[in-house]
Amino acid sequence: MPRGLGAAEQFVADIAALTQPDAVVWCNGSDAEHARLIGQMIDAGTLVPLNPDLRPDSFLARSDPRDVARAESATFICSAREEDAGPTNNWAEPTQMRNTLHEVFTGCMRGRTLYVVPFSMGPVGGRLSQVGIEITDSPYVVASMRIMTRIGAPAMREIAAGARWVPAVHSVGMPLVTSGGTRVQDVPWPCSETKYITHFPEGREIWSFGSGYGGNALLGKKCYALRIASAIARDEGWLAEHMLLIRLTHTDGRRYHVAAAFPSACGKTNLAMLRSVLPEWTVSTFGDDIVWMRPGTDGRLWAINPEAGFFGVAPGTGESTNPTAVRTLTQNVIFTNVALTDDGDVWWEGLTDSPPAHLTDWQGQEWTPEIAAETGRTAAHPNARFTVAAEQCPLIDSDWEDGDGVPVDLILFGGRRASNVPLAALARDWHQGVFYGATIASERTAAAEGTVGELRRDPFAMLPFCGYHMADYWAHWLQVGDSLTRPPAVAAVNWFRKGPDGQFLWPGFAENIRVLDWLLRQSEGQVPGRACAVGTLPEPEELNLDGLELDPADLREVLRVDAAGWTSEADGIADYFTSMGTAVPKVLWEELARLRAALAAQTAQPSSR
Ligand SMILES: Nc1nc2c(ncn2[C@@H]2O[C@H](COP(=O)(O)OP(=O)(O)OP(=O)(O)O)[C@@H](O)[C@H]2O)c(=O)[nH]1
Ligand SMILES: O=C([O-])CC(=O)C(=O)O
Ligand SMILES: [Mn+2]
Repeated sequence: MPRGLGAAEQFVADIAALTQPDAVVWCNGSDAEHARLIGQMIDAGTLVPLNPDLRPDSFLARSDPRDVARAESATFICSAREEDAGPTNNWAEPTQMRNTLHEVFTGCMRGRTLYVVPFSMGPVGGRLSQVGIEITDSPYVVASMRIMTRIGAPAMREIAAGARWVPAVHSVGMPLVTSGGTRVQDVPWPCSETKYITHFPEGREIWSFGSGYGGNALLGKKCYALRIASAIARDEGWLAEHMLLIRLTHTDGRRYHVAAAFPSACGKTNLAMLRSVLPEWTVSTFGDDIVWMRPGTDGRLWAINPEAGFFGVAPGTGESTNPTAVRTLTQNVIFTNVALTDDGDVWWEGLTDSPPAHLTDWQGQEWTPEIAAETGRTAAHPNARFTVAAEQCPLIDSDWEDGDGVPVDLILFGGRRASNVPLAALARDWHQGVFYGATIASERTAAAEGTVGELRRDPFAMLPFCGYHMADYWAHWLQVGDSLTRPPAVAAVNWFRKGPDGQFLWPGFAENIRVLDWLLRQSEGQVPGRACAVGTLPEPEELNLDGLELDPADLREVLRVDAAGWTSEADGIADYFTSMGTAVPKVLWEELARLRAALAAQTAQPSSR
């Protein structure tokens, strides 16, 4: 990894020589610089300013309809050895990939400006923080990085002071001057059919080509804070995770920190902004997508949110589901691929109970409920996003920027499962907890390309984000656990189980506090729970359901562990572990054997629920 200012200057000079931009601008992150970029993007049609009376300092970007989500098939881990990327990543031979990148990046910024964006992941100078430099030819990326990370002068000072930094190169891949010298007209959302989202874990380097979409282009996020950081974390004994982080404060003064890994579009932002319906609990937000955790000298696991903003899913975010997010989005927001109202505000499915009579949809076309009924077109893209500073969140915790982090008490793993997986199960110990993480499966969502609804394994919600061999990553989790004398409790949760009528059995959202409340009481031994094959489950009467009307039959169903269903689940896990090769830790095979034995015992006692 490079260090220092000299190396940074050399890096910028090298990339400028390769990509041949018209100009090079070092970003300092100032308000004036930001205003200039916004003005340019409005002129270019990239941003539509929203009505300042309704949504001050906020903008709408409409992407190219082919550039709306993470491009997993174009995402590569270029480790020196193929086996280090593992069976779940696309691997590319590093020298070959470097040649390809050299080819596509040559002259790719002609006619454009190259921006240099120094950034810090985590509070600048914090104990768990790290810095990087993103080079990009997209002002949308600069403006978004300014929200999502800490960019500019303070990060540059860290680099000048000698901090190691991660080099990250991004281009939308659409030069404005051809190699023959012909000028090309720019478009509001430049991108390319050719896409490469590449990571060099040994050199801690990122190269991204052809997309302007968040997860592909804001390189501090998934590329650095997860794929590259997971490789750094493996080597240094810590964890880089796809998790939210919250604090629960009880009226009696007790405080707990909960981190949770759910796959993309499975409820992290919602849980991160939960407004408690139980009067004894207050929830405050630390982060909604990424957590870095390090064993402390006290034998506990200490966590920070390395990001500075939220890049959240808009559809489904409304007053009844996530009122905190709605209040976070009142100003200074970049919206991407939502619909525009006739008075210059934004709308998406789920923001209000019924849609406005007339809208401009995410592709700039006329939209009415009638047109929607006829064509099935949604007003917003299902993966439409908002980009907003975390400090605007009304529930943000006053300690969220504490560089030392907070000690984690409980880790949750969950996915989107219509059947089988119960509402909550507490693991007996760290080993079973790692087994929960390693065996998460979830129905596909719109956050990446692919068929929505299809079930896929997404271990630790890290399938698209682990920078090395997934089974080695499981072994790393086991090893980190061994180094903790006070490890967090671990639980599996599922908010998405459905009844035979296809309706969710559990009301979810703010009501999920009831599950957290039980898990914390159970982990402290205040309630017995019901030991079962998959962990300790709540007895229905142990859940605090004050003020909630829930059909007792639905509650029983959402807590039901079906031995036959779980036996085939176990078969699926065995096939999955086998497909992961010989690196799967023995401990996880032992956990599977324990699960099978417990299921056999459960089947032998037909009276059990
Ligand atoms: N039924 C149900 N749906 C939920 C719940 N929590 C979230 N959702 C829905 O799940 C979708 C995604 O929620 P988010 O909180 O944005 O998911 P995320 O994990 O932050 O997604 P990424 O930002 O892509 O990583 C939205 O449509 C939500 O309305 C819940 O408890 N129950
Ligand atoms: O990374 C992104 O582009 C958006 C996101 O949070 C995810 O897909 O998990
Ligand atoms: Mn989110």
